Amino acid sequence: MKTQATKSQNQLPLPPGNLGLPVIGETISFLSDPDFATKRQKKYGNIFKTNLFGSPTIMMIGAEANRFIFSGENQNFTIKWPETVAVLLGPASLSMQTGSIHQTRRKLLSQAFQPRALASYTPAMVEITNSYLQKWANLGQLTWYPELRQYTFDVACKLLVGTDTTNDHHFTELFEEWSGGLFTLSIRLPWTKFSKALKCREQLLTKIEQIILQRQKQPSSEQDALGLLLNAKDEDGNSLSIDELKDQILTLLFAGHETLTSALSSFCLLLAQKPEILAAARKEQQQITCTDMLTSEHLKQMTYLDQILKEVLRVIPPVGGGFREVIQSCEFNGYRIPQGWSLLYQIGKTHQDETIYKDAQNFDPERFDPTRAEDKSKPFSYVTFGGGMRECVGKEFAKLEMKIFAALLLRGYEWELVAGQNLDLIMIPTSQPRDGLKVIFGSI
Ligand code: HEM
Repeated sequence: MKTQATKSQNQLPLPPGNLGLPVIGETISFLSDPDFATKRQKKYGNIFKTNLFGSPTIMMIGAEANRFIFSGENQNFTIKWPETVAVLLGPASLSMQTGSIHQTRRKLLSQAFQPRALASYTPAMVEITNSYLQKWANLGQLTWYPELRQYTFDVACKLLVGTDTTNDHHFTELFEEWSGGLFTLSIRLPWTKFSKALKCREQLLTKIEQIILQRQKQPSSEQDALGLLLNAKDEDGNSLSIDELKDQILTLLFAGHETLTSALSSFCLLLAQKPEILAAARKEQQQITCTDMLTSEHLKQMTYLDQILKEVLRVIPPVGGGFREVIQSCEFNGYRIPQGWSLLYQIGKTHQDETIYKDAQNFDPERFDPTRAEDKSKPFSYVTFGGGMRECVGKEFAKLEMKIFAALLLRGYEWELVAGQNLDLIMIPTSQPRDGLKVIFGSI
């Protein structure tokens, strides 16, 4: 039966598209052209072939393609990031692990993002957020993106590994240069972004090792991500190796701040451009009395804010898509998906599907009102956090931090975009405004 299926699959055509130049394929256009997928979707439809980072790759767009990929995990597909990403994250990162090790580590780390853990993070998130908002109000005018990066990094360090990095700008700068090498060509010459990022990885691992040793010397009762990893035992009953601990923490600190910086800056940008939505968001805040500290109970009442945040992540998803490798040939919509090729599912383009989202280009939080709930019309049409067994493990942490930030910002501050800046988005590794989002900022 299986041979027959394979035979008939072999007769199917490959998806349309262009493999580009030898070796580098279409990688340069992919990295430099924000409309790479749009142009090819127009020409070829929702599935097309290309060649990225040295691998023939099939790009797939839409809810059905997402369902096909997420449900075939470990059977037809496995995780495979471009080589530069894989090397910089490290082999023992959750994002790189597969099979049963991936499952056990994921289960372990998920504990750091359970509702009880999240509730315990709220007071510290509120405190750090308030202190940054106050700092920005004192500055009056600022380039927000780098400030947001320092803020999200402080939150991640404090809550995931129990370390205070308030004045450690070097740590964030290392991460910034490291992430600049993530989606590049794997060329190890001293001046390439990849080589520079590799050097940063070494320095980051040294810093992370110090954090781990410090915690081992002074154990704390904290059940944060580091605490969970330190107490965990592997399949043979041994503690996790120091190399694994370092890779896991590097991934969490990276994923825990880079994506959030992008999400928060998109929120600030889109609300500054939509005064009527900003006004409605403030109105909701005014209706929620909060004399003391913001708590989970207050946050639950902010349902319009939930819709806004969801819409921000639909319109400008921080992560563009996810890579897989085909481990068993299969078929999709009449096309052959050959073993050994890469697959790339597309988040941003899925969110522009006009059959799901009315006026998809338009920023419209009402589309997530329970009476419309456009994303519910088809599973996997909203995939900001991916899906299936590799869905973002930090999703609830991200949503909580976004909500606390947005609520406190709306309640006490106003901001205005500085004229004349370039607001075009750089899309890789995460979406961000080209000039870093310059704003005039103050208390209300
Ligand atoms: C708005 C913020 C965030 C967005 C948009 C986002 C998006 C994503 C996406 C799309 C994936 C799946 C990639 C794939 O299919 O291969 C993913 C995976 C992951 N995310 Fe997030 N993420 C966010 C925040 C976070 C946070 C705060 C953390 C940790 C504190 C985190 C940790 C991870 C990890 C470890 C994985 C890999 C999971 C696995 O392979 O099992 N993310 N994220």
